[in-house]
Amino acid sequence: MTEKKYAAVVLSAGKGTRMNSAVPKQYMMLEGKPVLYYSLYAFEKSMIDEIVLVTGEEDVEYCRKEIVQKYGFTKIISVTAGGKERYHSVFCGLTDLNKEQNRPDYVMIHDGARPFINDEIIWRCARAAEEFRACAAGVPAKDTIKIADESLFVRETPKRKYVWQIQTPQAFAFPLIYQAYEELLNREQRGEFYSVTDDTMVLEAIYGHKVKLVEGSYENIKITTPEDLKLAKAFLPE
Ligand SMILES: Nc1ccn([C@@H]2O[C@H](COP(=O)(O)OP(=O)(O)OP(=O)(O)O)[C@@H](O)[C@H]2O)c(=O)n1
Ligand SMILES: C[C@](O)(CO)[C@H](O)COP(=O)(O)O
Repeated sequence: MTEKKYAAVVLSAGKGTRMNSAVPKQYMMLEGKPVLYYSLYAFEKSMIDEIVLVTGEEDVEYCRKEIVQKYGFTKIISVTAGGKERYHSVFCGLTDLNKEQNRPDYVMIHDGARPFINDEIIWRCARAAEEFRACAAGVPAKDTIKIADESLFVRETPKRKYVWQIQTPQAFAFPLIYQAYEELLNREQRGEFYSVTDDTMVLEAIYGHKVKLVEGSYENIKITTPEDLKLAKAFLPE
């Protein structure tokens, strides 16, 4: 691989509605450390050069003091406020990276609510980003997946070998994903509606760009509902 500059955008501006807790799930404690700590630590000790942390406006100071300073993260170049939806927060992070002094060659976008990324996944994403310019970590579905219609009748049963559950990181050539997000938000301002639930679909929708899938891990779960915290405890190293 060539000597390229890599950045990570770590998302932590969600409200955690499905977790139904007073504290947003990314700040809940997992073995004495906030959930968010674990993915930041994985990037801090990885080949990534710089990290932008995107958080709720009301949590920027908390993150600077209680996360960046307290745990001594040196690669976090900014803690920035996110937006209403996940894709708004992503664009806030990408905008920070688009400043001349920060601009990377490649960027990995990651949910701060996924504490179990590891170095192998980060490397696989980096290699695929350099080769294919856009990739997402994921795992082959273990269950049969059905596509339903509005009335919950089965419309389609896709062949399981082609069905993957998508995770983060999702990694991209920086200018490609920045421009795609910029165009998406321009279109939103013009009143066009897109339902955006991951980053690769922005490229698919705007440019029809091909996206490579790379192996994530079955432990790379997103902490979304209370039972995920039980799973997370089981996945922590002894
Ligand atoms: N406006 C938002 C919404 C989500 N996220 C982040 O995107 C990741 C994945 O989102 P999700 O699990 O949906 O988190 P929440 O939006 O917080 O959860 P919920 O949908 O249950 O409210 C999380 O790390 C979350 O903090 C974000 O940065 N900005
Ligand atoms: C990006 C993602 O983590 C891939 O699985 C997921 O789609 C985020 O979705 P959410 O609606 O924000 O939970």
